[in-house]
Amino acid sequence: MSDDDLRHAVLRANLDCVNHGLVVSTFGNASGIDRAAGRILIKPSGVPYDRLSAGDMVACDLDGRALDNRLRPSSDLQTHAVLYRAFPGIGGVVHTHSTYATIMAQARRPIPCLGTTHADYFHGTIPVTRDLTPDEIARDYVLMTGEVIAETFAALDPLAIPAVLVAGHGPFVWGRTPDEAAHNALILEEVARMAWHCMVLDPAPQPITQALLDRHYLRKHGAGATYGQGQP
Ligand SMILES: O=C(CO)[C@@H](O)[C@@H](O)COP(=O)(O)O
Repeated sequence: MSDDDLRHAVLRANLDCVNHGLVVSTFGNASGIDRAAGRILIKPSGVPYDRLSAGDMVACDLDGRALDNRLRPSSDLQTHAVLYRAFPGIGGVVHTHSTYATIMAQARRPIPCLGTTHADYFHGTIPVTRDLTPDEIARDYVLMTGEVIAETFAALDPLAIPAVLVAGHGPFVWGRTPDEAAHNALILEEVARMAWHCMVLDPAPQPITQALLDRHYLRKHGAGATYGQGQP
């Protein structure tokens, strides 16, 4: 993908989050990576979405250093950079404060797979991170947010479960491209909304069986997929 194509993809991912109601005010950010060039492109910090252009996306290296100083990169840049380093298969990262996913993150409630809507996109429970320690917050809050996500995925496949709920904060979601990351953020919000309503009816709802989870997830993802990858 050319630099210009990636800039437009990152802009599109940011605007999709706003247009789908996942982001209000300047909360949230989306980025993409050109791994061959060692460059991350990310939304600038605090710029109103209706004024963003593709040229405003800030180029950074994989250590999270801005490569130009026209605009400040998103304040969450270091979290994105840790995720790109920890998860080599991903090409886009999105952070939102979408309502239901953030409620779950604030309540520290993982989202179990309660139905096939979830299973079409997430091959298991969407986890919640542990809380950062006061020392970690003081040392480097944004970097440690990425580290605690990577820690949460030590035994999980980040491409099979492309989302996490950061305790007391909100969701981070990723995908093979910025567009896919934004789409996964939309589905996460829908899944979180349905799970929240299930939990109102039953505080400990029953997850679907592993067989049904596998049936739905694996027919759309992975080598044996018989339907479009992630496109139910
Ligand atoms: O997590 C938060 C706020 O809690 C951020 O997403 C939000 O401030 C967006 O910051 P940026 O405009 O990307 O610097």
